[in-house]
Amino acid sequence: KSTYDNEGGALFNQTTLAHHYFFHEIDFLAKQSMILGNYHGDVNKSTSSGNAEEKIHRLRFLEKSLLVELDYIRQLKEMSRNLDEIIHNVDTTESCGDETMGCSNDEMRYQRVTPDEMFANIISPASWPALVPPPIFKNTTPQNKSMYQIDHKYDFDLAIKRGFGRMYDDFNCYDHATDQNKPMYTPEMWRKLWETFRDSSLFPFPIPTDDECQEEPSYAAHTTDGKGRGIFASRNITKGSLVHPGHPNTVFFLDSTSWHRFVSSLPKMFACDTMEWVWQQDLTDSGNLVLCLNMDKAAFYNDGAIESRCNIEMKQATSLDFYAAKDITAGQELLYDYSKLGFDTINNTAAA
Ligand SMILES: C[S@@+](CC[C@H](N)C(=O)[O-])C[C@H]1O[C@@H](n2cnc3c(N)ncnc32)[C@H](O)[C@@H]1O
Repeated sequence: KSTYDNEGGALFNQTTLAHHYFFHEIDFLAKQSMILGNYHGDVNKSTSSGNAEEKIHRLRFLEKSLLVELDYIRQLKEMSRNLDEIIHNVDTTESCGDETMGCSNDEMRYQRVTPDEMFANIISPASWPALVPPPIFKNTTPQNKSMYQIDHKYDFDLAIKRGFGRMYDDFNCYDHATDQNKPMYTPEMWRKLWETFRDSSLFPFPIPTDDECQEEPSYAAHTTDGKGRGIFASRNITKGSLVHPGHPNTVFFLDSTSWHRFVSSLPKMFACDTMEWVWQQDLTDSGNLVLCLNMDKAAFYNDGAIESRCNIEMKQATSLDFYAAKDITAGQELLYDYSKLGFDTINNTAAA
Protein backbone atom coordinates (compact mmCIF):
# COMPACT_ATOMS: atom_id res chain seq x y z
CA LYS A 1 0.00 0.00 0.00
CA SER A 2 2.70 2.47 -0.99
CA THR A 3 0.09 5.20 -1.54
CA TYR A 4 -0.19 5.46 2.20
CA ASP A 5 3.52 5.95 2.76
CA ASN A 6 3.19 9.70 2.96
CA GLU A 7 0.43 9.50 5.49
CA GLY A 8 2.85 9.18 8.35
CA GLY A 9 3.28 5.46 8.17
CA ALA A 10 0.68 4.44 10.73
CA LEU A 11 -2.01 3.40 8.31
CA PHE A 12 0.62 1.82 6.14
CA ASN A 13 1.74 -0.29 9.07
CA GLN A 14 -1.74 -1.35 9.91
CA THR A 15 -2.34 -2.38 6.34
CA THR A 16 0.86 -4.37 6.37
CA LEU A 17 -0.16 -5.98 9.62
CA ALA A 18 -3.51 -6.96 8.20
CA HIS A 19 -1.77 -8.71 5.31
CA HIS A 20 0.77 -10.20 7.65
CA TYR A 21 -2.04 -11.54 9.78
CA PHE A 22 -3.76 -13.00 6.77
CA PHE A 23 -0.70 -14.88 5.51
CA HIS A 24 0.20 -16.03 8.99
CA GLU A 25 -3.30 -17.46 9.25
CA ILE A 26 -3.03 -19.28 5.93
CA ASP A 27 0.34 -20.69 6.92
CA PHE A 28 -0.97 -21.85 10.27
CA LEU A 29 -3.98 -23.45 8.65
CA ALA A 30 -1.77 -25.37 6.24
CA LYS A 31 0.41 -26.71 9.04
CA GLN A 32 -2.57 -27.57 11.23
CA SER A 33 -4.14 -29.50 8.36
CA MET A 34 -0.94 -31.41 7.84
CA ILE A 35 -0.82 -32.54 11.45
CA LEU A 36 -4.51 -33.36 11.63
CA GLY A 37 -4.40 -35.13 8.30
CA ASN A 38 -1.31 -37.16 9.09
CA TYR A 39 -2.31 -38.02 12.58
CA HIS A 40 -5.98 -38.75 12.22
CA GLY A 41 -5.92 -39.79 8.58
CA ASP A 42 -3.15 -42.34 8.81
CA VAL A 43 -5.28 -44.61 10.94
CA ASN A 44 -3.93 -47.84 9.53
CA LYS A 45 -0.39 -47.02 10.48
CA SER A 46 -0.94 -45.33 13.80
CA THR A 47 -3.56 -47.69 15.15
CA SER A 48 -2.29 -50.94 13.69
CA SER A 49 -3.25 -52.54 16.98
CA GLY A 50 -6.48 -50.58 17.31
CA ASN A 51 -9.83 -52.04 16.44
CA ALA A 52 -12.22 -51.12 13.64
CA GLU A 53 -14.41 -49.10 15.98
CA GLU A 54 -11.47 -46.96 17.00
CA LYS A 55 -10.52 -46.35 13.38
CA ILE A 56 -14.05 -45.26 12.52
CA HIS A 57 -14.08 -43.03 15.58
CA ARG A 58 -10.84 -41.37 14.50
CA LEU A 59 -11.98 -40.94 10.90
CA ARG A 60 -15.18 -39.29 12.12
CA PHE A 61 -13.15 -36.77 14.08
CA LEU A 62 -10.98 -36.15 11.03
CA GLU A 63 -14.08 -35.63 8.92
CA LYS A 64 -15.45 -33.15 11.43
CA SER A 65 -12.11 -31.30 11.56
CA LEU A 66 -11.96 -31.08 7.79
CA LEU A 67 -15.48 -29.72 7.55
CA VAL A 68 -14.64 -27.01 10.06
CA GLU A 69 -11.48 -26.32 8.11
CA LEU A 70 -13.33 -26.07 4.84
CA ASP A 71 -15.66 -23.53 6.33
CA TYR A 72 -12.68 -21.63 7.67
CA ILE A 73 -11.07 -21.56 4.22
CA ARG A 74 -14.29 -20.10 2.87
CA GLN A 75 -14.15 -17.37 5.48
CA LEU A 76 -10.51 -16.66 4.68
CA LYS A 77 -11.30 -16.38 1.00
CA GLU A 78 -14.06 -13.94 1.78
CA MET A 79 -11.71 -12.04 4.05
CA SER A 80 -9.05 -11.81 1.35
CA ARG A 81 -11.59 -10.46 -1.11
CA ASN A 82 -12.69 -7.82 1.37
CA LEU A 83 -9.41 -7.04 3.05
CA ASP A 84 -8.56 -3.87 1.14
CA GLU A 85 -12.13 -2.68 1.26
CA ILE A 86 -12.31 -3.16 5.00
CA ILE A 87 -9.08 -1.27 5.57
CA HIS A 88 -10.25 1.63 3.39
CA ASN A 89 -13.66 1.79 4.93
CA VAL A 90 -12.79 1.93 8.59
CA ASP A 91 -15.11 4.54 10.01
CA THR A 92 -12.87 7.22 11.40
CA THR A 93 -15.25 10.12 11.82
CA GLU A 94 -15.85 9.43 15.47
CA SER A 95 -12.27 9.80 16.62
CA CYS A 96 -11.38 12.70 14.34
CA GLY A 97 -14.61 14.62 14.26
CA ASP A 98 -15.53 16.46 11.10
CA GLU A 99 -14.40 19.57 9.29
CA THR A 100 -16.05 21.82 11.87
CA MET A 101 -13.71 20.31 14.47
CA GLY A 102 -10.66 21.19 12.47
CA CYS A 103 -9.98 17.89 10.73
CA SER A 104 -8.76 18.16 7.19
CA ASN A 105 -10.28 15.92 4.57
CA ASP A 106 -7.17 13.82 4.60
CA GLU A 107 -7.23 13.46 8.33
CA MET A 108 -10.83 12.46 8.18
CA ARG A 109 -10.02 9.84 5.63
CA TYR A 110 -6.86 8.55 7.15
CA GLN A 111 -7.40 9.16 10.84
CA ARG A 112 -5.42 6.54 12.64
CA VAL A 113 -7.49 3.80 14.14
CA THR A 114 -6.24 1.50 16.79
CA PRO A 115 -5.45 -2.02 15.67
CA ASP A 116 -8.30 -3.24 17.87
CA GLU A 117 -10.79 -1.01 16.10
CA MET A 118 -9.70 -2.14 12.71
CA PHE A 119 -9.24 -5.80 13.44
CA ALA A 120 -12.55 -6.03 15.24
CA ASN A 121 -14.01 -5.83 11.76
CA ILE A 122 -12.13 -8.72 10.31
CA ILE A 123 -10.78 -11.03 13.00
CA SER A 124 -11.54 -11.90 16.56
CA PRO A 125 -9.70 -9.76 19.12
CA ALA A 126 -8.15 -12.92 20.56
CA SER A 127 -6.01 -13.15 17.44
CA TRP A 128 -4.47 -9.73 17.81
CA PRO A 129 -1.62 -10.74 20.16
CA ALA A 130 -0.34 -12.94 17.33
CA LEU A 131 1.10 -9.80 15.82
CA VAL A 132 2.90 -8.72 18.97
CA PRO A 133 6.39 -10.18 19.15
CA PRO A 134 6.72 -12.72 21.97
CA PRO A 135 8.57 -11.39 25.03
CA ILE A 136 12.27 -11.98 25.40
CA PHE A 137 12.77 -14.86 27.76
CA LYS A 138 15.04 -14.61 30.69
CA ASN A 139 16.37 -17.50 32.67
CA THR A 140 14.84 -17.84 36.07
CA THR A 141 15.73 -19.95 39.03
CA PRO A 142 12.80 -21.06 41.10
CA GLN A 143 12.98 -19.78 44.66
CA ASN A 144 11.65 -22.77 46.53
CA LYS A 145 12.02 -26.02 44.69
CA SER A 146 10.69 -28.94 46.68
CA MET A 147 12.55 -32.24 46.78
CA TYR A 148 10.31 -33.49 44.03
CA GLN A 149 11.06 -30.60 41.77
CA ILE A 150 14.80 -31.04 42.31
CA ASP A 151 14.56 -34.72 41.47
CA HIS A 152 12.24 -34.32 38.61
CA LYS A 153 14.11 -33.57 35.44
CA TYR A 154 11.04 -32.27 33.58
CA ASP A 155 10.19 -29.43 35.88
CA PHE A 156 11.54 -25.91 35.65
CA ASP A 157 14.82 -26.40 33.87
CA LEU A 158 13.31 -28.00 30.84
CA ALA A 159 10.43 -25.56 30.92
CA ILE A 160 12.94 -22.75 30.84
CA LYS A 161 14.88 -24.32 28.01
CA ARG A 162 11.69 -24.43 26.02
CA GLY A 163 11.19 -20.74 26.49
CA PHE A 164 8.42 -21.03 29.05
CA GLY A 165 10.57 -19.55 31.78
CA ARG A 166 9.35 -16.01 31.38
CA MET A 167 5.70 -17.02 31.31
CA TYR A 168 6.21 -19.37 34.24
CA ASP A 169 7.78 -16.45 36.02
CA ASP A 170 5.10 -13.96 34.98
CA PHE A 171 2.38 -16.21 36.30
CA ASN A 172 4.46 -16.94 39.40
CA CYS A 173 3.79 -20.66 39.11
CA TYR A 174 6.47 -21.94 41.47
CA ASP A 175 4.17 -22.43 44.45
CA HIS A 176 1.56 -23.91 42.18
CA ALA A 177 3.96 -26.60 40.95
CA THR A 178 4.63 -27.90 44.43
CA ASP A 179 1.05 -27.55 45.70
CA GLN A 180 -0.33 -31.00 46.47
CA ASN A 181 -3.92 -29.78 46.79
CA LYS A 182 -4.60 -28.52 43.31
CA PRO A 183 -8.25 -29.01 42.41
CA MET A 184 -9.61 -31.83 40.31
CA TYR A 185 -10.90 -30.56 36.99
CA THR A 186 -14.66 -30.49 36.51
CA PRO A 187 -16.20 -30.87 33.03
CA GLU A 188 -16.74 -27.08 33.08
CA MET A 189 -13.03 -26.50 33.68
CA TRP A 190 -12.05 -28.75 30.76
CA ARG A 191 -14.56 -26.93 28.63
CA LYS A 192 -13.11 -23.57 29.63
CA LEU A 193 -9.67 -24.81 28.55
CA TRP A 194 -11.08 -26.04 25.23
CA GLU A 195 -12.87 -22.77 24.60
CA THR A 196 -9.74 -20.76 25.30
CA PHE A 197 -7.85 -22.97 22.89
CA ARG A 198 -10.53 -22.51 20.27
CA ASP A 199 -10.64 -18.73 20.76
CA SER A 200 -6.91 -18.17 20.92
CA SER A 201 -6.00 -20.64 18.20
CA LEU A 202 -5.99 -19.39 14.66
CA PHE A 203 -7.70 -22.63 13.73
CA PRO A 204 -11.23 -23.27 15.02
CA PHE A 205 -10.44 -26.79 16.17
CA PRO A 206 -13.69 -28.66 16.88
CA ILE A 207 -14.44 -29.22 20.56
CA PRO A 208 -15.27 -32.93 20.92
CA THR A 209 -18.72 -33.83 22.14
CA ASP A 210 -19.20 -36.34 24.98
CA ASP A 211 -20.14 -39.19 22.65
CA GLU A 212 -16.92 -38.69 20.71
CA CYS A 213 -14.93 -39.50 23.86
CA GLN A 214 -14.43 -43.16 24.68
CA GLU A 215 -14.98 -44.60 28.15
CA GLU A 216 -11.58 -45.22 29.80
CA PRO A 217 -10.73 -47.74 32.58
CA SER A 218 -9.33 -45.04 34.85
CA TYR A 219 -10.11 -42.16 37.18
CA ALA A 220 -8.24 -39.07 38.36
CA ALA A 221 -7.31 -38.62 42.03
CA HIS A 222 -4.66 -37.02 44.20
CA THR A 223 -1.51 -39.09 44.67
CA THR A 224 -0.25 -39.67 48.20
CA ASP A 225 3.45 -39.55 47.34
CA GLY A 226 3.87 -35.94 46.26
CA LYS A 227 3.19 -36.18 42.55
CA GLY A 228 0.10 -33.97 42.64
CA ARG A 229 -2.87 -35.38 40.77
CA GLY A 230 -2.58 -38.73 38.99
CA ILE A 231 -4.54 -41.34 37.07
CA PHE A 232 -5.53 -44.68 38.61
CA ALA A 233 -6.98 -47.91 37.19
CA SER A 234 -10.72 -48.16 37.85
CA ARG A 235 -10.66 -51.95 37.23
CA ASN A 236 -8.17 -54.69 36.47
CA ILE A 237 -6.62 -54.07 33.06
CA THR A 238 -5.09 -56.79 30.91
CA LYS A 239 -1.66 -56.28 29.38
CA GLY A 240 -1.94 -54.96 25.82
CA SER A 241 -5.36 -53.30 26.12
CA LEU A 242 -5.99 -49.68 25.26
CA VAL A 243 -6.14 -47.46 28.35
CA HIS A 244 -6.24 -44.04 26.71
CA PRO A 245 -6.86 -42.99 23.09
CA GLY A 246 -4.95 -39.78 22.33
CA HIS A 247 -7.78 -38.47 20.24
CA PRO A 248 -9.90 -36.48 20.18
CA ASN A 249 -8.75 -34.67 23.34
CA THR A 250 -5.16 -33.83 22.41
CA VAL A 251 -4.53 -30.48 20.78
CA PHE A 252 -1.47 -29.24 18.92
CA PHE A 253 0.48 -26.00 18.90
CA LEU A 254 2.64 -25.58 15.87
CA ASP A 255 4.59 -22.48 16.79
CA SER A 256 5.60 -20.57 19.86
CA THR A 257 3.23 -17.71 19.08
CA SER A 258 0.10 -19.82 19.24
CA TRP A 259 1.31 -21.46 22.44
CA HIS A 260 2.08 -18.12 24.06
CA ARG A 261 -1.23 -16.68 22.99
CA PHE A 262 -3.09 -19.63 24.50
CA VAL A 263 -1.28 -19.58 27.85
CA SER A 264 -1.50 -15.80 28.14
CA SER A 265 -5.26 -16.01 27.66
CA LEU A 266 -5.70 -18.31 30.67
CA PRO A 267 -6.28 -17.53 34.34
CA LYS A 268 -3.28 -18.30 36.53
CA MET A 269 -4.19 -21.81 37.66
CA PHE A 270 -4.91 -23.03 34.13
CA ALA A 271 -1.79 -21.31 32.78
CA CYS A 272 0.47 -22.93 35.39
CA ASP A 273 -1.14 -26.33 34.85
CA THR A 274 -0.84 -26.27 31.08
CA MET A 275 2.82 -25.20 31.24
CA GLU A 276 3.48 -28.31 33.33
CA TRP A 277 1.40 -30.62 31.14
CA VAL A 278 2.55 -29.73 27.64
CA TRP A 279 5.02 -31.98 25.82
CA GLN A 280 6.69 -32.25 22.43
CA GLN A 281 6.38 -35.16 20.06
CA ASP A 282 7.21 -35.97 16.47
CA LEU A 283 3.71 -37.04 15.42
CA THR A 284 4.43 -37.25 11.73
CA ASP A 285 7.78 -39.03 11.91
CA SER A 286 9.25 -36.12 10.01
CA GLY A 287 11.72 -34.76 12.54
CA ASN A 288 9.32 -31.91 13.34
CA LEU A 289 8.30 -31.70 16.95
CA VAL A 290 4.81 -30.48 17.74
CA LEU A 291 3.69 -29.13 21.09
CA CYS A 292 0.89 -31.35 22.38
CA LEU A 293 -1.51 -30.78 25.23
CA ASN A 294 -4.13 -33.06 26.74
CA MET A 295 -7.49 -31.40 27.23
CA ASP A 296 -8.86 -34.13 29.47
CA LYS A 297 -7.77 -36.08 32.54
CA ALA A 298 -4.93 -37.65 30.54
CA ALA A 299 -3.08 -34.46 31.47
CA PHE A 300 -2.66 -36.07 34.92
CA TYR A 301 -0.56 -39.09 33.87
CA ASN A 302 2.62 -39.02 35.96
CA ASP A 303 6.13 -40.24 35.19
CA GLY A 304 7.00 -43.73 36.43
CA ALA A 305 10.50 -43.95 35.01
CA ILE A 306 12.32 -42.68 38.10
CA GLU A 307 10.99 -45.50 40.25
CA SER A 308 10.80 -47.99 37.34
CA ARG A 309 7.07 -48.30 37.89
CA CYS A 310 5.87 -47.65 34.33
CA ASN A 311 2.87 -49.77 33.44
CA ILE A 312 1.49 -48.04 30.33
CA GLU A 313 3.19 -47.24 27.02
CA MET A 314 2.69 -46.01 23.49
CA LYS A 315 3.30 -48.62 20.84
CA GLN A 316 4.84 -46.14 18.41
CA ALA A 317 6.72 -42.92 18.96
CA THR A 318 4.23 -41.14 16.69
CA SER A 319 1.17 -42.37 18.56
CA LEU A 320 -0.82 -40.65 21.28
CA ASP A 321 -2.56 -43.84 22.42
CA PHE A 322 -1.60 -45.55 25.67
CA TYR A 323 -1.75 -49.32 26.19
CA ALA A 324 -1.21 -51.42 29.31
CA ALA A 325 2.43 -52.57 29.30
CA LYS A 326 1.63 -55.20 31.95
CA ASP A 327 -1.38 -56.52 33.82
CA ILE A 328 -2.64 -53.74 36.07
CA THR A 329 -4.69 -54.13 39.24
CA ALA A 330 -7.63 -51.82 40.04
CA GLY A 331 -6.45 -48.86 42.11
CA GLN A 332 -2.85 -48.87 40.82
CA GLU A 333 -1.53 -45.59 39.48
CA LEU A 334 -1.02 -45.56 35.70
CA LEU A 335 2.49 -44.32 34.90
CA TYR A 336 4.50 -43.99 31.73
CA ASP A 337 8.04 -43.06 30.82
CA TYR A 338 8.19 -39.34 30.07
CA SER A 339 11.54 -39.66 28.32
CA LYS A 340 9.90 -41.75 25.57
CA LEU A 341 8.02 -38.67 24.40
CA GLY A 342 11.11 -36.92 23.14
CA PHE A 343 11.67 -34.61 26.08
CA ASP A 344 15.36 -35.16 25.53
CA THR A 345 15.27 -34.14 21.90
CA ILE A 346 14.04 -30.61 22.45
CA ASN A 347 15.12 -28.43 19.58
CA ASN A 348 13.50 -25.35 21.03
CA THR A 349 10.66 -25.17 18.55
CA ALA A 350 8.59 -23.78 21.39
CA ALA A 351 11.07 -21.11 22.33
CA ALA A 352 10.75 -17.65 20.89
C1 LIG B 1 1.75 -34.13 32.95
S1 LIG B 1 1.72 -33.44 34.53
C2 LIG B 1 1.05 -34.71 35.51
C3 LIG B 1 -0.07 -34.17 36.39
C4 LIG B 1 0.37 -33.47 37.64
N1 LIG B 1 0.72 -34.43 38.68
C5 LIG B 1 -0.74 -32.51 38.11
O1 LIG B 1 -1.24 -32.63 39.24
O2 LIG B 1 -1.09 -31.62 37.35
C6 LIG B 1 3.45 -33.41 34.88
C7 LIG B 1 3.80 -32.85 36.24
O3 LIG B 1 3.47 -33.80 37.24
C8 LIG B 1 4.50 -33.88 38.24
N2 LIG B 1 5.09 -35.24 38.18
C9 LIG B 1 4.91 -36.17 37.22
N3 LIG B 1 5.56 -37.30 37.51
C10 LIG B 1 6.19 -37.07 38.69
C11 LIG B 1 7.05 -37.85 39.51
N4 LIG B 1 7.38 -39.10 39.20
N5 LIG B 1 7.51 -37.28 40.65
C12 LIG B 1 7.15 -36.02 40.98
N6 LIG B 1 6.36 -35.22 40.26
C13 LIG B 1 5.88 -35.75 39.11
C14 LIG B 1 5.52 -32.83 37.88
O4 LIG B 1 5.19 -31.66 38.60
C15 LIG B 1 5.29 -32.62 36.40
O5 LIG B 1 5.63 -31.31 36.02
